[in-house]
Amino acid sequence: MLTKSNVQITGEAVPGREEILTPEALEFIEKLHTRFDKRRIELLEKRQVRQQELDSGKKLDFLPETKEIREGDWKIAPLPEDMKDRRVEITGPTNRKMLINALNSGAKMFMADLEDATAPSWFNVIDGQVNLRDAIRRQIDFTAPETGKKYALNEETAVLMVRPRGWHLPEKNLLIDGKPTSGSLVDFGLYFFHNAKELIDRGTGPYFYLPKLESHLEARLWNDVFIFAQDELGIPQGTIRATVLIETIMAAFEMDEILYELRDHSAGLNCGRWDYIFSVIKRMRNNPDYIFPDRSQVTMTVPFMKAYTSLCIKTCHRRGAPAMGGMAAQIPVKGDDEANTAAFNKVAEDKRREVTDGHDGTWVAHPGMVQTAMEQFDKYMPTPNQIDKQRDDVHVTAEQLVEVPEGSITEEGLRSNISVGIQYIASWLSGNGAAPINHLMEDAATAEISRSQVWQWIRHPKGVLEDGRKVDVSLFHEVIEQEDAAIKQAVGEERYNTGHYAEARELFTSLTLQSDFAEFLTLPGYEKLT
Ligand SMILES: CC(=O)SCCNC(=O)CCNC(=O)[C@H](O)C(C)(C)COP(=O)(O)OP(=O)(O)OC[C@H]1O[C@@H](n2cnc3c(N)ncnc32)[C@H](O)[C@@H]1OP(=O)(O)O
Ligand SMILES: O=CC(=O)O
Ligand SMILES: [Mg+2]
Repeated sequence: MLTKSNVQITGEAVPGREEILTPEALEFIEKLHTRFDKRRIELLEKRQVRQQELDSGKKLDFLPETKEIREGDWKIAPLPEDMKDRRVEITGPTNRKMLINALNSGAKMFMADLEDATAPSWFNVIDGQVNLRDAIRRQIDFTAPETGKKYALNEETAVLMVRPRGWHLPEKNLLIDGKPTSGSLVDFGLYFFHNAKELIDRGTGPYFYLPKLESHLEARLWNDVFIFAQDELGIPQGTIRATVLIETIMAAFEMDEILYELRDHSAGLNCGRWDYIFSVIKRMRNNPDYIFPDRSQVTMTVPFMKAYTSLCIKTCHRRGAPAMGGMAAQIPVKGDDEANTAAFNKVAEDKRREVTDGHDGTWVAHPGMVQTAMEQFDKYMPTPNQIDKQRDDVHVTAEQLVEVPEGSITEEGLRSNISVGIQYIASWLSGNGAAPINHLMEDAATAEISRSQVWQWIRHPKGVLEDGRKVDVSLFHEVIEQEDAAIKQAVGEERYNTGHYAEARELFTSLTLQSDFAEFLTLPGYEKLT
């Protein structure tokens, strides 16, 4: 499909493509691309410059050049009415069934996720836009082919927000001047172009979550995109509202600055804990003082995680912004009452901690967890939010943000990282960006932790199991062989052969053994995704 001489759609003819990729929508994407893609690429290059500085021993610190912003007295623009009470936000991919279920879940908000929970196959990219468009117009229903179960929207539904892909992800199926476009600009642009006016007419707005930012300059780029997009469609400035995920260690040092850049469009910050852990491992990977214990030991109460969430709450409240909590990975466990109760208790405890620390709302991964999270927030937060609660008692230093957590590396931790990594990548390559594995939600962020830990343990002198064995390439080969065999036995030969498991093992192996750490597993993964 060739629409204009310099805009080329190379992706297949998936249902809805013509309705979403209209000439007008493509023209809008082209304008975004022409104005902003060069800056996006330059900012991605800056990430690598900062990595080199860290590798050569530079210590992370708050930026001297933005001291005035940190010390200044300013606030973000007042929140729209339907963003004041965000006590429970459900997240999930944008397939038709789950989108309806999420909107009906009883959560206050729904973050439709085109990032961590979505494998950006061309089908998913277009299908997500079709489903979002239909949901906003309340013209969405679905009948499950396997069960015949019918799905339609309730009278009252959650307020919709959309998380476009991060700045790092390209869109290879939509080329401009022969080059891939930006996944962020495609996701944002199509959603905004088709729905912004409709959302406003329906009393809400174009609301976004912005993932994986590493600096306030990246926030500035988003803000400039928003200003341009609003002008183009003749929509008042400040209509777009966006919550930035503080889910990289670099961004943790620029919370004030990020809010400041987006102050007319900001809807606060969110503690995206899983990518945050991944980012710390990634950026500090070549620091000899830095090594993490098993993934399961890096909890929200270890000092560096506590420092990060406390700083986020303090910063947001000082700026009149919501400080959103994050995702507990537990989901309901079917057929095991004891494990199920334990999962619910863990989620309740996580939400109790968040609300009593001062968060204004939280995330859940599953409709079954909405009530549990709601109970904790209702109990400890009788007001719509607690932005007025200032945390002047909190003083977080640069050292505290990067304090190495204590703990051990175990064979079980190594096995679990490898097994979960393969299973998740297989799911992702099959088009499912979120998967239940061992009764936990796994998505791109959690899988990144698994593979980055194995990479680091092999290379770091302290990558030693608690029984004294060094994690090395030979142990890795031994364990992956066994874990792969166990997966094959569990899923059966046929599913193994059709479910992209061999490819996933291959990708996990190359990500682990290549000396150059891949910035994101989804980048080489995307080359394999159809
Ligand atoms: C680190 C981060 O970025 S977190 C945010 C990104 N990650 C996510 O958003 C993950 C969201 N969660 C999910 O995708 C799912 O809960 C999974 C994949 C983990 C588990 O899904 P399933 O295996 O389908 O769970 P389960 O079988 O218990 O689901 C029961 C019902 O709830 C629905 N459901 C489960 N999770 C969700 C969700 N997040 N949104 C909407 N519906 C959901 C299922 O579709 C199913 O519906 P049905 O009964 O009508 O068929
Ligand atoms: O996006 C959320 C995270 O935890 O990562
Ligand atoms: Mg994330």
